[in-house]
Amino acid sequence: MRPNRPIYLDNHATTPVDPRVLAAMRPWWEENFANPHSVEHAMGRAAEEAVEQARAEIAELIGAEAREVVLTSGATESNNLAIKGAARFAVQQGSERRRIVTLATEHKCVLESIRDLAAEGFEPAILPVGPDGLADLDRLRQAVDDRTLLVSVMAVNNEIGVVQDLAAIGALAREAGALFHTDAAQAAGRIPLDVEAIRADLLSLSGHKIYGPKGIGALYVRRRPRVRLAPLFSGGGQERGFRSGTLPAPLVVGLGEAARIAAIEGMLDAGRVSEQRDILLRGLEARVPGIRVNGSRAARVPGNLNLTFPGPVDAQGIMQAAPGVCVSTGSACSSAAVEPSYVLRALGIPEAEARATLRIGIGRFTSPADVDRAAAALAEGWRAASASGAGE
Ligand SMILES: Cc1ncc(COP(=O)(O)O)c(C=O)c1O
Ligand code: FES
Repeated sequence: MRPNRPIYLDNHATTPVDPRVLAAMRPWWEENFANPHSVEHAMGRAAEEAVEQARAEIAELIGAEAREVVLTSGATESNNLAIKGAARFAVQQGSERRRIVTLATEHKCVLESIRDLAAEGFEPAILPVGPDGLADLDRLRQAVDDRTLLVSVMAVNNEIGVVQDLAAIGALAREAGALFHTDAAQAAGRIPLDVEAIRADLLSLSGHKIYGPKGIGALYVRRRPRVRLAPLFSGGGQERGFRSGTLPAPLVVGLGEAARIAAIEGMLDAGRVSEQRDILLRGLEARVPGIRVNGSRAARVPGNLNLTFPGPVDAQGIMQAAPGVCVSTGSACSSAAVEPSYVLRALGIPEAEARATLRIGIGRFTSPADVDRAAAALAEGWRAASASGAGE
């Protein structure tokens, strides 16, 4: 092993592509590059078959039928299509329901989709979470009524890793006659997911969070009872009219292979990953007295740690002092922002503490040596950053 290889502990931002996924994709770049919609010739039909095989693997991972899977460019698009598509279709059908209920800790693409819909006459209800990051089910039950069109609650949070009680939320949405969407980008392959058990009508997935390729994702759209959506794009009407555009066959094949592996090995990974997470945490607790884990410890995805270091200290300073460890202060898309994480603020964490917080994501390819070295390096980084003064 090369001694200076960086230790990658940012598996919530993205995961490496599994070598088996890369191998599965390769022939669809190099040998058969045909358009999977070109069913008039043999190469096109072979590509179409590979796409349909992949669709079946994706469906299998979440307990769905293949024809309920719509392929997209990723979870951002899936979330936009689910939320805007469901809202706009309902209005076209003359529905009076206008309220869309979600949580303050959702991913930006969910929150911004819902905020965008406010301009179209919809009523966002963005509910707070408890100090543990979990939804308050009584509060949710009160907010979801016969005027509610859609409830969108993520399965696993991308910063604090907490797992929401999807079965309870799905049940209360259905009771009120509202649709239930869940952003499962961080959940797939990490916790068991079954669209029947959680009564999801819509569920979003992303390839690059499950050791698959970047730029591909999927949206589960329930058929019984049938859920209908207004498409986001105009075009050739691919994906049963839900999503126009040529399917990128190699990426779809990669997502299928990633889903196949996740269905078989996800729970195996989970055991190993949570053991390594515990070792990392113990190693840090021994070296950094007063370090704190944010978010529920019990309802938490394996591999996630969200840690506030005792201050005054700046998380940026810790990362600079520990350049061999790849971690982050929060979501990749907001890490350039000056503002501290809105997810941590929603948990009631004061700004100074939010600024002293790191997100860690352990993954399938993290080794026991990685976590030992990371604990030592981050503790050393914290000491160095504390000594040089916080926030400078
Ligand atoms: C919870 C969650 N939702 C949505 C996304 C966006 O996914 P994608 O990068 O596939 O658009 C991410 C990843 O950043 C995420 O963590
Ligand atoms: S939260 Fe993952 S990139 Fe934005």
